[in-house]
Parts: sequence; C-alpha cells; structure tokens
Amino acid sequence: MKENKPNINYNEVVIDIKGLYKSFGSNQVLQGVDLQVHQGENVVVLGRSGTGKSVLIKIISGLLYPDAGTVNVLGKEVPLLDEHALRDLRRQIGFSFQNSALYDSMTVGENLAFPLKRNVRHLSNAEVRKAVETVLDAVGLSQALHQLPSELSGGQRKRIGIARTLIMTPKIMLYDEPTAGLDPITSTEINGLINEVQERYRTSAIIITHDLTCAKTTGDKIAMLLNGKFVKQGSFDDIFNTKDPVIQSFYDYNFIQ
Ligand SMILES: Nc1ncnc2c1ncn2[C@@H]1O[C@H](COP(=O)(O)OP(=O)(O)OP(=O)(O)O)[C@@H](O)[C@H]1O
Repeated sequence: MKENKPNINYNEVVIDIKGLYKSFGSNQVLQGVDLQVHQGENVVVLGRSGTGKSVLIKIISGLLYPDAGTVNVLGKEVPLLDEHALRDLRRQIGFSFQNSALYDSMTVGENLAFPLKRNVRHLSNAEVRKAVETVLDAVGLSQALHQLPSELSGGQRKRIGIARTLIMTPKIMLYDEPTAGLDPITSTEINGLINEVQERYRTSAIIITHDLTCAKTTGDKIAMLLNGKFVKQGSFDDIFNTKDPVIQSFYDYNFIQ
C-alpha cells in the first residue's frame, strides 16, 4: 500500500469528468463516467481489456469527442477547445504510452532535446543540454546520453520515454500500462520512478494498468472501470479488502492472467 502521500492538494482538481458517455455505433463503451484527479494525486484506472480505458485517455487529451458529459482538464473544457488551445493544453500533459516511440536514429540525448527544441524556441544549446541532463538524472540514466535506443533494455527505453515527457515539465502525466511487458524487477523500478516523478515534478497522473502491484505501489486512489462506469473508487485497501463478488472476481482474474 502506498504511504506518505506527497503534497496532494485536495482543494485543487486538475481533471474533472462528469457524466461522460461514449459509444461507437452500438458499442456503448463509457456510460456515465465520473472521475476527479487532484493536484499531485496518482489515480490508477483498473479495468479489463476493452472496457474503455484508452478511450477515456483519448477523450481527456482531446483526441476523441465524448457523446455527452463534461471533461475539464487544468480548468479547460476539452471538447470545446479549438486546435490551437488543444495544442497548448497537450503541452502540459506528458504521455507515456506502451510503445515509447523513440527515434532509432537519434541518440538518447537527441531524442530528449527534440520536443524541447520543437516546442520552446529561443533556448540556447547550453539550456537544452542542461534540461536533457536534468531529466536523464531524474530517471537515473545519466550514462545513456550518447547511446542509441537500440542499445537500451525495454525498461531503460521506458525510462527515456518518461524523461522525454518530463523535459516539457508537464502538469499531468498519463501512463498507459507502464509495466506491460517488463519483468518484475524492472516493473518495480518503473513503479518507483512513477512515484519519484510525482514527488519531484509535482505531477498529477492517471495510470492505466492491469498490474495490481503497480496499482498498489503507485496509486493514491484506484478507480475500477466496469461496464462503462467506475464501480468503485478509493485506496487500494478500500477496493480490495472487500467481499464484493464483482471486485473479488476482478482480483482473481488478475492473478490467473
Ligand atoms: N476509434 C474507435 N472506433 C471504434 N471503436 C473503438 C475506437 N476506439 C476504441 N473502440 C472500442 O472501444 C472499446 C474500448 O476500447 P479501449 O481501447 O478503450 O479499451 P481498453 O480498456 O483500453 O483495453 P486494453 O486494456 O485492452 O487496452 C473497444 O470495444 C474498442 O473496440
């Protein structure tokens, strides 16, 4: 169970979703989703495959439109934003997706400098270098500066992917299955990194995962998505110390995967 919650500000809501609906044809995916993420809080979203976790993330980042409901992110009503405002908002969100999508032909340092040079003009080379060194240090990979992505392990690539989002100093991090495909030791390291990022960069985060260890270690709050709604939200213990058969079936389901 996660302890010592670092500076969560429960008076400030950074993601506020109310009555969210989304269908694709007759496939009713989200059916009345409510979710609040507070400043500095890590919220884990658990749910079986196909329950709409990725759809939720895409709606939060303005890649998909909801059918109904409100989606407020950092004080902005996302579905109402024009392209320009959406771009501004996305700059404040760090996306850590399953495939870190680093550029193979660039060194780690060049990969990290790339978003900064593209988005923040007028930075000197020294400033860019300093920013790269800072985020590499934050993810514990200072020695990888001149390496190519192909020379790194899966866990190291994941770290560099996270570093590349941190260089833009995001207010919100969205992690999509951060430990998928990693061995247990590397998964533990990534879970630790997610918490370090939360503390050091004061980020708020949504973490989508099937990995209960990841949920337990990183989540200040767990939200369980089932049949298009969050059926339960609370601490890991609130959720899993229960005789509720729906929750128990989810728990067992995970262990036999
Ligand atoms: N652009 C789209 N067009 C049509 N259907 C879609 C689209 N995006 C998602 N869906 C459908 O929405 C449902 C939820 O998909 P989603 O990818 O959000 O699931 P998920 O919970 O993230 O699953 P997993 O854990 O396997 O990644 C699925 O039935 C999927 O087929």
